[in-house]
Order: sequence, then C-alpha cells, then structure tokens
Amino acid sequence: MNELYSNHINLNAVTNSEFTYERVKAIADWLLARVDTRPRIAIVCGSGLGGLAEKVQNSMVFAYEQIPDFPRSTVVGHKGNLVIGLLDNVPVVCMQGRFHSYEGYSNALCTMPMKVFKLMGVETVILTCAAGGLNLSFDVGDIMVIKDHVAPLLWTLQNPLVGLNDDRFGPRFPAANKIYNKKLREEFKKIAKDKNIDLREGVYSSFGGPCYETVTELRALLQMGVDAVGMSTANEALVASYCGMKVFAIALVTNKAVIDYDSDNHPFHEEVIETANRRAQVLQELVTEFVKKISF
Ligand SMILES: O=P(O)(O)O[C@H]1O[C@H](CO)[C@@H](O)[C@H]1O
Ligand code: HPA
Repeated sequence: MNELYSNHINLNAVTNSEFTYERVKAIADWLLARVDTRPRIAIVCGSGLGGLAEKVQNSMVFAYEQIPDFPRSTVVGHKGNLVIGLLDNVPVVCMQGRFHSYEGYSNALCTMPMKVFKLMGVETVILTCAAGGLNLSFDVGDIMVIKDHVAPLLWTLQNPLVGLNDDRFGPRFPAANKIYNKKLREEFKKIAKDKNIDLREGVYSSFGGPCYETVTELRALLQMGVDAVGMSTANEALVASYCGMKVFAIALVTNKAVIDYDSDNHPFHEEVIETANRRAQVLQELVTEFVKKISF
C-alpha cells in the first residue's frame, strides 16, 4: 500500500492488502505440508460447539498460536485450534473456535481463514453458531438451518470484502442472494427427518457485538423477517461464497431473544454455552452424517 495513503484506509482494506493471495497461500501450504489428508470440507464450530472437533480422528491439532499469521481466539467456548483429520472417514478441517469482530479484529481478518480453506482445496464450508431465538415459535435448543442473512455491518465499510480485490479469491462484485446452498439445505433436512429430529429453517442476523441487542433492535429485526440473531457467521458465509465454496450454516437457538421492554430476563453467555453443551451431541450426530453424505 502506498505510504501516503496508509493512514487513510479502512481497516478491512488494510487487512486485505496485507493478507495477499501469496500470504494466505503460505498459510495454506504451511498446513498442507504438515498433514497427509486433503480436506474438501471445512467446519467452523460456534460457541460451545467445539466438541465436534474432538470427534475428528487421526487428527493433527494446530493451536492458532502455532499457525503463522493466524489470529488468536479470545472468547470462552472457543478453544482456538485448527483440527485436521477424519470425521467418520471423511477428511475435514475444523475450526475449534472462530474470530469475531468484537474481539477487535477487522471482519476481513475474522474471515481470512475462509480464504485459507479455499487455497487448501476446500469445496464446502459448514458453519455452526449459537444464536438467540427471535421467531416466537422457536424454543431454546432448536436447530435452525440458515437460508439467508441480514447483517447490517456488511452494508457498511465493515464488509470484509472492502479493499483492493484479488480476482484469484473471488469477484469484485459477488452476488449475495444465494449464499446458503439450497441442495445442501435439502440434504441436511432429509437427514434430520430420517433421524426424527425437528429442524427449523430461517433467517439469521448478526450485529458486531459484544453487547446483546436492545429490545427495539430485536423488534426491528423481527419485522424484517429475522428468526435468530448472533454476532458471527454472516461474514464468514459471505467470504466463503465469494471464494466460490459451497456454504451450509446452522444456528443453535441457545436462548430466547428478549423482545418485551419490561422483561426481567436477559441473555448471558453462560446460558449460551450451557445450551450448546446440552445440544452438542445431536448437532454432532447431524453434522457427521451430513459430512458423510456430501462427501460422495
Ligand atoms: O456465533 P458464535 O461464535 O457461535 O457465538 C455467539 O455466542 C456469543 C454470545 O453469547 C457470541 O460470540 C455470538 O456470536
Ligand atoms: O441472543 C443473542 N444475541 C446475539 N448473539 C447471540 N449468541 C447467542 N445468543 C445470542
């Protein structure tokens, strides 16, 4: 970046100019040089959902600190390991912990691992997250397949694609109307049906956090057709799709969003983790079966 401009450039643009194709490729190559498997599926574990990574066999576990130029996880419930191995014999790479913009990272940095996955040869990204249930018919513990998102930060210069574009990652003006692959959603729903597990499907929304939402913000989202709300995932889904990978995402409803001005209830992270722990096994079962199905 030209020195003259360097103090006048948006944070995402700075990240994108520093994490060049070559630099991201160096991270991908560093990882590939250390494992025998060649994963075509990547999984991101949301808050409290990292147990899935422990199901990966013959695994190589890389603490984020070990990986050159990788950010660090700072949130409870996000261990901070990249796990590469076999999930029921299917080669996968699994993020046991993700990055959020409220940790102080630019959205471009939060989503940089999607580019690493792309350059490792990954074709499908599975995103999981914890979210507050906004749809009045949702219960705590419900699993929602994400069919679309509303992410106000991505309307602004906090969009992770802001900055010089490198066409080797993806196009300057990517479409965002079919980020969440329909076939994969149908496949996942079929698996849940066969297992008699109730599923929801809906729209996910995320703000930047770290505070949970105000009552009025939640009511506005409800009016817009949002079903569940979190602080992640939409940015990763956008970048994974921009990079040409197929995207599938699920949100676990870990708490009810509070839309009553005078309610005494409020969301808290311990409840989020507790619900995630309680539902982790069902989620793991579904995702494992799904990975097997889509690997053919
Ligand atoms: O989206 P994940 O990482 O699952 O976590 C969700 O849970 C945390 C809040 O409790 C926030 O980080 C929110 O984004
Ligand atoms: O209610 C919530 N709001 C935002 N993020 C969340 N992550 C889990 N629950 C929530």
